[in-house]
Amino acid sequence: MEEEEEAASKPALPDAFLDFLKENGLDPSIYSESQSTPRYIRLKPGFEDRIEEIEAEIKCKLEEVEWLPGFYALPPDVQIANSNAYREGKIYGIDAASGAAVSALSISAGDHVLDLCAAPGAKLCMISDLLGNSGSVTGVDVSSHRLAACRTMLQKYALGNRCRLFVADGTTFSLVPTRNYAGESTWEENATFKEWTSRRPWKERKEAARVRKNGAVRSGNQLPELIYYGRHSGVAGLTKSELYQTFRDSEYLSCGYDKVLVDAECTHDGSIKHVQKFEQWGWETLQRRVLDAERSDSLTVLQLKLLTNGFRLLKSGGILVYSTCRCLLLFAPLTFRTLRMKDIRLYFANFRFLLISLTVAQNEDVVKQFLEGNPCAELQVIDAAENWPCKNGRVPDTLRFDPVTSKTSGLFVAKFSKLTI
Ligand SMILES: C[S@@+](CC[C@H](N)C(=O)[O-])C[C@H]1O[C@@H](n2cnc3c(N)ncnc32)[C@H](O)[C@@H]1O
Repeated sequence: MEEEEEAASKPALPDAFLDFLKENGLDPSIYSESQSTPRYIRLKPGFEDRIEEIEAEIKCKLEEVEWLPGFYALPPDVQIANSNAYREGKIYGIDAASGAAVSALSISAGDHVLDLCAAPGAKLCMISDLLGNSGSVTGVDVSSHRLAACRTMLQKYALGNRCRLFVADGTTFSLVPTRNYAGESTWEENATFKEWTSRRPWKERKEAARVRKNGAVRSGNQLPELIYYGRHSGVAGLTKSELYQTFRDSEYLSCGYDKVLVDAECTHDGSIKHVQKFEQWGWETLQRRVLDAERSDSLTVLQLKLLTNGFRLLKSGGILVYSTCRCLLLFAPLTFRTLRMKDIRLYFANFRFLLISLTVAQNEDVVKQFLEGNPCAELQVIDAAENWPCKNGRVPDTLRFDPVTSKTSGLFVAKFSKLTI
């Protein structure tokens, strides 16, 4: 009986990570609270009256997330993948903190939205869902296979009608939204883009194969590769030169995007879900991907570039949301509660100091540097956040969801508007 209780209270960490903690004198219980993080689903609008049916199918009560409309929490071990509701695209998995980042964009009907780090696409799905039958969404990601997964999601959830997806470097991407998106697409004789089909012309396939074979990294000079566009995305009917038309920086003020999401690439951290992945990836990967200062430095440079370019593409008066999945700040008080003095010293030496400084570098420091270089950027209070279970970041008006108190996977969010000066 005692053994059973002990087993139940023991966090289900991978053995290799438990060994790693032991070697470093760390108490595994600092991770146990994140075990209770629920999983979240978003219900597609229009299926609200199907809740009971879905609950019966997954044999579990859906707990409404009061602070985020359309979101429901489930115990972490409930599987939804085999349910009809999931297969038919009535529900999709998305963490509540991710939902909050999208919600901070305050999307309204008719908006043209750019998602600059879009793959694998949960936030893009939600953006598309919120737009309904007007506006457009442009998803960009540097990784073609991740963006292909995003295309699959859009098609599965029938959310791709107003979307276009480009494999491109978000630090240099320069295309504006296409505006002829209303009604059925008609195309001129000379139009390059007819209705989208997965069967790509021979020339394009050859070029893609050449790039793959050379293992070429997409460069800023390469044209963005359009891998999907929906019927009402504004692409069908255009010629290549119309689609790839570029503008002077000042012109984006009038023809840029209404909303931009920069959900930047970040180092993974010690959150439980990420830690479990290192079991498969190998612990040297933890060292390389989380603790390597050089990699972190180059990431902050990338984040700043993504943020700067996303802001350049924003029209005057538009809104940009910057988010990253960093969430470690709260591990410190937790640790102080559970660790002995000797362990605290080890924790400082091995984790806390380094990770917290990484956390701030990839969030508040990026925000500060960006504001210094962009006088027409202004941080905004996120009005919707009044009831969110988050805390203020170290820069006023920025927010942090820490995994323990918010019961989410954790996120940093900052919202900017573009002033006309
Ligand atoms: C945190 S993930 C985005 C998650 C996504 N927003 C979602 O909700 O599913 C960061 C993404 O940034 C992409 N990325 C990294 N460097 C990039 C770049 N230079 N330009 C565009 N995307 C980039 C990565 O391929 C990765 O898919």
